[in-house]
Amino acid sequence: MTAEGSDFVVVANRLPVDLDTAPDGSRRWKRSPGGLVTALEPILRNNNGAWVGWPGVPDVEVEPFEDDGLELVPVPLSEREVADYYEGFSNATLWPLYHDVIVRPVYDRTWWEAYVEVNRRFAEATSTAAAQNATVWIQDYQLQLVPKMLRMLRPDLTIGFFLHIPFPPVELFMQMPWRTEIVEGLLGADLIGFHLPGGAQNFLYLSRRLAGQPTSRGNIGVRSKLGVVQVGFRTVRVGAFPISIDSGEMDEKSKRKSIRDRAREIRAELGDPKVIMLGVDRLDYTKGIDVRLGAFHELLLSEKVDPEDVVMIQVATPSRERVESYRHMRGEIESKVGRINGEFGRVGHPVVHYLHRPIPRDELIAYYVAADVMLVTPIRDGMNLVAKEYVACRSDLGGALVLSEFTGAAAELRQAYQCNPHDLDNVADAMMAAIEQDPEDGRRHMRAMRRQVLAHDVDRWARSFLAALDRTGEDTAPTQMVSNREIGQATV
Ligand SMILES: O=P(O)(O)OC[C@H]1O[C@H](O[C@H]2O[C@H](CO)[C@@H](O)[C@H](O)[C@H]2O)[C@H](O)[C@@H](O)[C@@H]1O
Ligand SMILES: Nc1ccn([C@@H]2O[C@H](COP(=O)(O)OP(=O)(O)O)[C@@H](O)[C@H]2O)c(=O)n1
Repeated sequence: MTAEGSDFVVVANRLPVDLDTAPDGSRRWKRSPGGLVTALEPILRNNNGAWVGWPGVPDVEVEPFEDDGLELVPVPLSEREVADYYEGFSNATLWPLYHDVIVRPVYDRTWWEAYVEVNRRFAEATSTAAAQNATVWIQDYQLQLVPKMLRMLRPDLTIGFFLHIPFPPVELFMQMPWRTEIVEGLLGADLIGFHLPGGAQNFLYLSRRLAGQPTSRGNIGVRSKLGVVQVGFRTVRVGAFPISIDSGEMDEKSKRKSIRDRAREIRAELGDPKVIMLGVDRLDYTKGIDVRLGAFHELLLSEKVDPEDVVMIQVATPSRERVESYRHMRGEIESKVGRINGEFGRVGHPVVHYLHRPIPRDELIAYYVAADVMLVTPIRDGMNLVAKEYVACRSDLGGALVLSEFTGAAAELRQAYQCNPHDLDNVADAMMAAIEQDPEDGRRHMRAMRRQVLAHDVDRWARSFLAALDRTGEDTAPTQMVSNREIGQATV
């Protein structure tokens, strides 16, 4: 970053590194968990950009610093703000509301006030970090008020916003006491991106309904046919840009001898089972870890699978551990693992291997290479990068993917064994179909999915979003606009 600021700034709740405290009290930066960081970090490093975000621990004041060509601008949060803005409003209000109300969202005025205050702080830090006429790309549900706040501070900036989680159906969004403020906050951006056209379409409707702005007619496409909201003289565009992974890198790494050897070793360590099933998730109630355990349990009970032949590994990275619903779910999952092992394991031979900790990247890739069946069964998930990573790691065309219909990835990975996570029989059937797949069919499915994932990588995602953002100001207003007056005031 120069004294005048950076020309390209990403703003996200988290920096791409967390400040970690070792048992001896020393501190070091460590990579943050989650798909967002995995997706964006390489793009910024290659563009000498700045990243504005929270260092991941409360009450630390760190000056901006440079890390391998990337300017990191920490936004400090107090203990209270972590509780109210991050654990509270972001992860106990917005997260469940946007994920189909799987658990009941809590609407708390104090949390909302903290959300407004922290969003303001992010907007101010970004305003300082950005050069004149810079491009700013704001990420995710924690920062939905930043676009409007930043526009008021810096009208010269080009502002993009991307939502990494689903945008909910109108009927659910209308629960939110501060629904109009959120829609108006987002409308401060020039371009608002969602993973799927459905989310973009929901937002368009709400812009008309809650912000009273005219919007375009017609369906939104994938990376095409953007929607438009006319906010006074400004044109805000709305589109679908499904995120992806660095598929080339995953593909290359998974072919390395060291990884292949480690994959063989993992199988041997498990006692050379016929089938290894794998789940890899943050420990989150949206991910349907309980669903796949339940379906596996039923298959064992009905003797459709033999515990001597089939083992399951579940990697569950700790996440949001102070939020009550997460604590509760951890207890339930761990008791389910214990129950299955109690009923079907033997000494030295558990049926479910459960790891509640982060694992190194290369080890994770070796797990993907070793797994015969990958289990991705969320109740709702914006995209799910794990599904794409598994596919990218299977250059041998081996393996099978069981994939919930309720993930963003399901729209692209059509050849997976798709299932409805609300229907346990259907999940169990999909698991059985994957376990018993004909090898030639499996290779055909994997080849088709790999074509999709390798052609649509994270770089293409970022380029398509940024190219659309770059077209801000071009006269793209469609002739066909619709206003609230024309549609009437629909009821929820
Ligand atoms: O920062 P945390 O609270 O620890 O959570 C980690 C991240 O989780 C979410 O990831 C989402 O983004 C992925 C990439 O677009 C997508 O594949 C996935 O479906 C989403 O759940 C969250 O959106 C991030 O903000 C968090 O950092
Ligand atoms: N133990 C783990 C588990 C997941 N991950 C990564 O975390 C990311 C999870 O992204 P995702 O889109 O599936 O889900 P979220 O956690 O972002 O909701 C993937 O890139 C995984 O490879 C990891 O690095 N280590």
